[in-house]
Amino acid sequence: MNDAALLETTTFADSALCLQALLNSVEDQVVVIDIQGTIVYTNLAWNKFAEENGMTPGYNWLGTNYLRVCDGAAESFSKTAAEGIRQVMAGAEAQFYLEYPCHSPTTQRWFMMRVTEIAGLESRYFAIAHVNITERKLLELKVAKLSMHDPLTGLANRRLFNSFLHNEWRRSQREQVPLTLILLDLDHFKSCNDHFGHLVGDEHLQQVSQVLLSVCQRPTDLACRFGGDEFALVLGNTNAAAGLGLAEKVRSTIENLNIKIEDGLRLTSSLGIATLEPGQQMEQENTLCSLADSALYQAKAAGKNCCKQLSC
Ligand SMILES: Nc1nc2c(ncn2[C@@H]2O[C@H](COP(=O)(O)OP(=O)(O)OP(=O)(O)O)[C@@H](O)[C@H]2O)c(=O)[nH]1
Repeated sequence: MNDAALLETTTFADSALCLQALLNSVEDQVVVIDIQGTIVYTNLAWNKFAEENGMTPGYNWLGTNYLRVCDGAAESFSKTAAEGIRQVMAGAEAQFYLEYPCHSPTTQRWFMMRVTEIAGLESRYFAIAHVNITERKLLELKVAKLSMHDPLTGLANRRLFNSFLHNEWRRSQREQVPLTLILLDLDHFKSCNDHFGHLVGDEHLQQVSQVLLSVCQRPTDLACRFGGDEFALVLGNTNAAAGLGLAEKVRSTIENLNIKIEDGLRLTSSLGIATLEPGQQMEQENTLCSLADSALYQAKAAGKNCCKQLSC
């Protein structure tokens, strides 16, 4: 670095005005607090954000206790934020990061809060920066959704099925409510593909998916496609009688779609149903899968286009 550049750098860094302008030019909302949690500085982005979210224009934040605001806030992440700041103050952590939602009535927003002590000062001060991470978060949500769903039908895939079934199985044990699993396999689907081609086959898979979705009315229900012409329905808080009723409804609705697959044959389905009733013990949810699978096997062996049920 030559002398002129060095001089300019030194002048800039030494000028409080320049540093103030710098902090006001960053998009992150920056606030500085002392060891008691009292706000001693806020940058322009902080003040603007506060105004945009209902604070009186020109509100003076200096003197407000940041920790007390976090302690008193209703959201659980505010309490986590306060704990994190105290950890940094106590020297237990050099830095603290927290990602949190901050949705407005019209938009989804997420922020990351970063807390660190400002080094090299005589008294102890802490910088808290809030960075808008909405774009990354939305992308993460999109990727997570893609990784959990079947691209052709939009139904849950095997991965989501596994975790959903596990959670519902645990809930059924904890709350002593029934849990029903239905496995569905289309009949003669290969011949449908062979006669009309894969694209037409794909459309029929989508139609079947809509039928499955139509019986999933509650948050404890999930419709899944395992792959090929195999589907599953997880029905939380559903006993054996209701499970059989829904399976029969799915079977008849698919039959009534009246999808021709070759001369004289229309698309039908075989379904296997298994229910875990309150009071029944089951070591793991896989047992329910094996039972439903055996029931499905029985439905195929009985001539297809029917529902078979097995109990634990
Ligand atoms: N169109 C389409 N076909 C698929 C897809 N995935 C798998 N398949 C086809 O689905 C068919 C499933 O055939 P099988 O498992 O023999 O079942 P099936 O002909 O219904 O026989 P049964 O169950 O015994 O009645 C195969 O021809 C696969 O190629 C897909 O994403 N789209």
